[in-house]
Amino acid sequence: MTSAPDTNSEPILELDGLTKVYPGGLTALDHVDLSIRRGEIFALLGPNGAGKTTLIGAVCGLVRPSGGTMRAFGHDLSSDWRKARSRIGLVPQELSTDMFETVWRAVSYSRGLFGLAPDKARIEEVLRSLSLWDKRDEQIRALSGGMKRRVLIAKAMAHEPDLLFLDEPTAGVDVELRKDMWRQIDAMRARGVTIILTTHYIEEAEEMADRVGIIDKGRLLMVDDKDAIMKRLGRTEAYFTLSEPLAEMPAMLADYPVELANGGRELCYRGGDGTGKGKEDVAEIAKLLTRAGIDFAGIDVRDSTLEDIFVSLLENDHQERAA
Ligand SMILES: Nc1ncnc2c1ncn2[C@@H]1O[C@H](COP(=O)(O)OP(=O)(O)OP(=O)(O)O)[C@@H](O)[C@H]1O
Repeated sequence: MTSAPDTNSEPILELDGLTKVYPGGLTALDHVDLSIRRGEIFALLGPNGAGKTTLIGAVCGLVRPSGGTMRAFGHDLSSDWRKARSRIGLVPQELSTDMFETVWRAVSYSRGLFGLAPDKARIEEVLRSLSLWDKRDEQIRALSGGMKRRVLIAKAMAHEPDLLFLDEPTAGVDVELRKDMWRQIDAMRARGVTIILTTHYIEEAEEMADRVGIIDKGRLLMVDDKDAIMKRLGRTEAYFTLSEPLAEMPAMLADYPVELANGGRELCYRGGDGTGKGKEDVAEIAKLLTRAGIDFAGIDVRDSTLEDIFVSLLENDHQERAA
């Protein structure tokens, strides 16, 4: 991936206590504080209905917040929205208009919407970068789903935003196209665009993001550098397949987070903290077993993924709320 974001510069977007209660009483955003750094790719992860689209809508002027403040590029978005708006792009989840337009006209029009002068060379560059150049004269309705998504990205890129929201950019696209989209997103970041993307795909956050925010039921549960999350919450699991079943846990392993399973045929380790300690423990346990003459046919080791972390964070949050 490309160079790291500039963590010293002032935030490009700052949300402070952002709250949205929809008519009817549903709290979709609950005092969200978030600061986005210039040049980063920030992934907002959350299950259905977590509030991701509402957050994007609030920043893009589509949803009226019930409370809190939002600042982008140093402008207050409630009072000074127009000044910041032209620098913010949005790729929504679905294409709602333009179906009878040609690709070229739809993308050019999008540039005009933001008050920018026509620039054929820029439109050509955007279309070429998204492999849409050959389709420029086709009506959007005639394109495949994946190509329609590219048109959405082209429309957002046509007005050269500094901050780009991608609302589930790869939902429902095949693996090949998803990887291609990731390359496009990375290329945008390389041009200096700050990107906030929402996704259900943990793999996407793991692959793309510098930082990850986990949101559920309108509350931002955690925001951190992706690597720091993995380190802080990462776990190692190891399964030793024993050649002979053990009736009880050997005393020498008393200090390790281990248990016997499968009628004593398997010794399971669950521990570590993502800093490599888990792997060290596993190597030490292997040595201790060998020294004690306890044979094992194999060890299956796996480190937790962002997905495991995400699932356990949501479980904890639901338990806390139920308590
Ligand atoms: N216009 C609306 N009126 C009332 N409730 C709404 C409205 N829009 C969204 N909601 C509710 O607000 C909550 C958050 O919705 P939102 O679309 O922001 O979630 P999301 O995280 O984007 O979900 P998804 O991943 O399914 O797109 C949901 O419970 C949703 O039903």
